[in-house]
Amino acid sequence: MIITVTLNPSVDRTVDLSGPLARGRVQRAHATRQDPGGKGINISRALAAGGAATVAIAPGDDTDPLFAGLDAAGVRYDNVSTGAAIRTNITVTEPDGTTTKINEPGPALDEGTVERIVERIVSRAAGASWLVFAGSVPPGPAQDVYAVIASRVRGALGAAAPSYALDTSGAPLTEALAPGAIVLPDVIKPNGHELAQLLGREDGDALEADPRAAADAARILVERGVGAVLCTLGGHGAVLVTADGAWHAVHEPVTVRSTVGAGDSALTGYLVAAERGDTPSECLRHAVAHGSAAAALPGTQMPSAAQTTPDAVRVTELGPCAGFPQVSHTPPASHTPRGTAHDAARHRAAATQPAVKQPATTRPADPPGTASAPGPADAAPDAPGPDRGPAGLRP
Ligand SMILES: O=P(O)(O)OC[C@@]1(O)O[C@H](CO)[C@@H](O)[C@@H]1O
Repeated sequence: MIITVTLNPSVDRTVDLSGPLARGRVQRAHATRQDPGGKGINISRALAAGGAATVAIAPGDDTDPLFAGLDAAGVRYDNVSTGAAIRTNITVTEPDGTTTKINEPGPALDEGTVERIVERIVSRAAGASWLVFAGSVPPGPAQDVYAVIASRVRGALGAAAPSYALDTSGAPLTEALAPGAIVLPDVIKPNGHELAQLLGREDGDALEADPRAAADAARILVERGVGAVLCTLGGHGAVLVTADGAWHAVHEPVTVRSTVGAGDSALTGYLVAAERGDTPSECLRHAVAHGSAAAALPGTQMPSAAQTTPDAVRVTELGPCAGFPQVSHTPPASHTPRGTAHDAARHRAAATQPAVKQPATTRPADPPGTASAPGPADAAPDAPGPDRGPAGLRP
């Protein structure tokens, strides 16, 4: 069972254009669609599509179209009722695969709602394999809310607490990895820009384009005690770094329809593979296969495992990096007994490291019009696997 928590869910409205976006003009949409959205919601949708056991925990008004969409798709959810309408996020897709996204801040979450979310997690999480926190934090809670909830769950469930995955950016990610964090994530899924931000660096573009450099940067976080870093690199695939090694994987070129949700799909592929006990390199293979399959679908659609092509993914071991201490030889994160010496070692490692620098709160935009990154920072860099070189850009 994989439990996802989305503090800021969304209804994703996608507008498909038959030509390039013309700013300042009236344009007719070629097609539109609406999907349940928000990163954790997407992960649960992808899991359910593949027949995996999942529950999506999310706040929102009971009658919101988001929950009707989940009912229609047969996705189990636990709606923490707020009476507030869920935000609508807009995606505009152009024939060349360029994806432009505008996300609303979302309705404020009060302390009482966060408390009810913690109670729901604790009541469901004992014995689950993974607890996934994904997406932005809406107005209201402090930026360390994920770190606080993770430690509350660990405090309540002890060794029965699930492994913990985190897919967010900016201050909530920085806070979750800060030296004082009681529980560090077993896996995080930044893109190259988010990884650079997290380390207080400005070389996000370079990391997105250079898997070796991304792996070296990710290693810094593994040295600080993060179990695994799955870093998606847009058209350059993805890298996975654990205490045992580093791997790069890339998918054969695919025709990109919408990169929205590709990163969520990639994390889903990783979690499913880790849950069944695959090796790290196989977990990465399935992550990239899932991400590429999502990028080939319009709107915020999540592929099932049957729609993915893991055989079209080339995985390369990147080899050890000079100066990287072999702190332990742990199995994949999901196999690690929880609340054990492994955790203690990770916490010690984290405590001896300097604070992770505070990143800017906004994600840097990609240079417009580049072949390998046709969309905005939120969408394009999240898409692992598909080669958006000339062959990957067919409409
Ligand atoms: O504003 P956030 O929470 O960072 O991201 C929300 C979002 O862009 O993420 C998903 C794709 O990953 C979409 O379904 C959704 O609209």
